[in-house]
Amino acid sequence: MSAARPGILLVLDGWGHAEPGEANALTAADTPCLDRLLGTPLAVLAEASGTAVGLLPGTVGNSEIGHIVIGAGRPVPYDSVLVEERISSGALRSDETLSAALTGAARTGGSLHLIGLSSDGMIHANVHHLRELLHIAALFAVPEVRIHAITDGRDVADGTAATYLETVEGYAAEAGIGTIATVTGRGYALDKSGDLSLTERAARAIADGAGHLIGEPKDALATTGRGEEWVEPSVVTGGDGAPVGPVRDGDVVLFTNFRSDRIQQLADHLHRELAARGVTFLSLAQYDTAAAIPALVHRADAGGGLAARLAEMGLRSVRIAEAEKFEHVTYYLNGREAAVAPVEEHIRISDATPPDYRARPEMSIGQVTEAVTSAARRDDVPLVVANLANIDVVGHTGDHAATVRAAEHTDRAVEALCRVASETGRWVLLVGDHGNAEKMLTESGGVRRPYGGHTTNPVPAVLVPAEGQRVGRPQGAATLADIAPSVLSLLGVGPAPAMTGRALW
Ligand SMILES: O=C(O)[C@H](O)COP(=O)(O)O
Ligand SMILES: [Mn+2]
Ligand SMILES: [Mn+2]
Repeated sequence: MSAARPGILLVLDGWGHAEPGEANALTAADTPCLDRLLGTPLAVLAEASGTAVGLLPGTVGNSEIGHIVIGAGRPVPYDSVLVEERISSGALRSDETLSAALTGAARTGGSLHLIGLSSDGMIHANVHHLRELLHIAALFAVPEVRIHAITDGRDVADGTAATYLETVEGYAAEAGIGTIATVTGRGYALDKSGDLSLTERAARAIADGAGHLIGEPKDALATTGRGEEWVEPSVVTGGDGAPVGPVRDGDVVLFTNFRSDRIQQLADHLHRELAARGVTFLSLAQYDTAAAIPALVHRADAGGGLAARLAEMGLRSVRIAEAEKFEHVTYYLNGREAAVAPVEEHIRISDATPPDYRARPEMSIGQVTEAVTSAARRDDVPLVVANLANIDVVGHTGDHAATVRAAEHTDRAVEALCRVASETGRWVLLVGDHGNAEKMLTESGGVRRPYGGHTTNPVPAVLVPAEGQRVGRPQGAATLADIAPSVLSLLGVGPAPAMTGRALW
């Protein structure tokens, strides 16, 4: 075990590794500090996608599973995998909660409404899950299935929504049931900034059939001036001009996203309005909604990790992030545990100005740096954990030039924080949670498109030891599961029993 010192864990969100090239915004950026750190023998590449972290093979990493595994010190089967298992084993077909809801709909003549992201980005949803749900609805002889498609353009390349709508229509034709009733961009339906006016527009289209009226689902895509994330809430009408599928009393609503964070605002909104009208609510995976919505697939335990060990040892930690990533350095890093241990302090940096991250790639990194600096100067805080969000959040815009600037702001912040660490006798451990900005272009069918999504690339992990701190060089293959044991070891503490990762330095 290395000589114990206090430290700073910096998660550089979306900091993936790839060779330099036209698509790579990180290697195009002027980042002297990060370049120098990555050139030291204490740098390593860690797996952050696929089975190494608890995802299906070849699946891109994401912020939730990334921070869960960084905290847990072991791969944790992610919700997407658990859903997949329930589908491939056939178990979803005999799920009691689903059976009861669908039997009820068949008896009363109610409709089933499937609401979810229509893409296979594998971060929030997999459109292929709809295929099984439509087959199950057919098995139960549900009279009608109304599909409320949410267009993506963020986890997958912009310009692909038409293909996904066709996929959905293909599944419906195959199952002999299901009609697309509404088409809405994820900017509205999956807002998590708390802007209820966006959620309200999505809810009006889905619940009441009120919105931009269209004859065919694809007509909605004509409203994509700002990209497919922002397709106007659009309502498909039938031959009589009336909406084909508003929610009626006694219907069943099933949310098909497997990830909660972006669908829960809409789920709570619709539940508040419709539950009193006898509408039954279900979600494919477990959500963090205020409303108790029964889930068809439950979560894996992600506890017993870094936070539990710090609490057990009475070691104080301060967690710092901008609003976009606040839950990640708290709730997810703590194994999806909402209760805050007395040895933890949480600092959420928020900014009231409306976010246009292309124009403001620095985001609030100055405030994050100040907060980390103040925490690092305290003698009662052995561990400061912060998320630097810029590379990922700006990377999601798909804007290469802005992402280059985001990386440059991150580099300056890391440089400043390494100085603070050296003044305060701390080590700094930097790690990405998944790739993003190292791949800003994608190609399919011979067409190259800007790409703001995540990747399967490994992420850098590098230790800057405290002055005089003796550490070894990392050996062998590394994954995100090795970060918690490493942090504990650098603090002079052994790993938690549930951890399967190992200390890298
Ligand atoms: O919700 C989002 O912003 C993206 O779909 C995924 O990004 P995240 O996993 O970094 O939150
Ligand atoms: Mn992330
Ligand atoms: Mn992201």
